[in-house]
Amino acid sequence: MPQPRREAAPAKLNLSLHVTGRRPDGYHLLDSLVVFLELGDMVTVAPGPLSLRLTGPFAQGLAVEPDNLCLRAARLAGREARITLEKNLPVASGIGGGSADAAAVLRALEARPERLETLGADVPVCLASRPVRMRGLGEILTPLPPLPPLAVLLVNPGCGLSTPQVFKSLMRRDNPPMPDPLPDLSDAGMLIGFLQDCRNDLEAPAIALMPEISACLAAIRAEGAQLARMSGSGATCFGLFAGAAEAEAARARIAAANPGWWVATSGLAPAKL
Ligand SMILES: C[C@@](CO)(OP(=O)(O)O)[C@H](O)COP(=O)(O)OP(=O)(O)OC[C@H]1O[C@@H](n2ccc(N)nc2=O)[C@H](O)[C@@H]1O
Ligand SMILES: Nc1ncnc2c1ncn2[C@@H]1O[C@H](COP(=O)(O)OP(=O)(O)O)[C@@H](O)[C@H]1O
Repeated sequence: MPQPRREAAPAKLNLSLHVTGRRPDGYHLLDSLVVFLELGDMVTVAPGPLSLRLTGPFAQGLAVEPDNLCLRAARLAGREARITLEKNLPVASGIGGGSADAAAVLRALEARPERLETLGADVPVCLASRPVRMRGLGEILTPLPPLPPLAVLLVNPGCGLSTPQVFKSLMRRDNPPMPDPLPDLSDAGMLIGFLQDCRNDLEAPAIALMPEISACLAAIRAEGAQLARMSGSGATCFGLFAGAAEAEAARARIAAANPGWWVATSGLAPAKL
């Protein structure tokens, strides 16, 4: 690695998240449509001894040592590097943050260590960073045929939510999976129609822990979103809109009415593989 290398860490979005079972070790079986956004963190990796510098609007929400996922990823790969993380995404927010950062470090280092999943169940999907159906604990990845362009609005109530706590609060753990095979999702109408029949099974337990999530979903629905749902274990919610202009108008109104919320718009990231 003679030159510093910049690598995007796109935000992950669970368009659906079905929890279909629970293993004896407490981990849950998932069935999720996962896409990645243009919006995300940015990782820069340069030659030198292992270190991490944090910049960006959410840097203050993160401790550098000893457990930042950027450092853990480099250590797992057995590599030294001077890493800079521009933290643009809220921390512990259901859109992949730390897992996306770890995956970006591994891509920048061109390293694919074994036991990737020890960094986090979401790291394999974030390494792929393309639309997939994700099953198992997160390690069974089936690439999806190209999806239509999406205009996404993200709304976060401004506080983090612990992933283990949300899973712990889940009442029912054996919910139905998505159909197999999936229907044709290549057209926006068909994709949204299909997603309306899907769920995020973590939404109810997350709302029970953090009622502000309901307010985020209500604000997105009030703006006329075609679909409003929570991503991952929350608390970030998303809306799908007919186009970027509609999503941007909704962003501006929601942000003006809710100064403590993080509100952003994005399209899908270009496919990497
Ligand atoms: C829920 C999801 C859906 O994409 O997203 P996020 O909310 O994190 O974005 C992921 O499965 C989260 O992945 P990740 O955040 O990497 O999880 P990990 O660090 O491995 O696990 C955190 C905790 O979540 C629970 N967990 C995670 C994954 C899984 N399949 N079953 C679980 O029960 C476990 O309690 C675990 O201790
Ligand atoms: N680079 C990182 N970015 C975000 N969170 C990190 C990072 N490294 C470690 N963490 C820790 O991981 C936890 C959850 O992070 P995150 O992956 O953002 O959650 P989620 O996947 O729900 O968005 C936080 O408590 C945070 O302190």
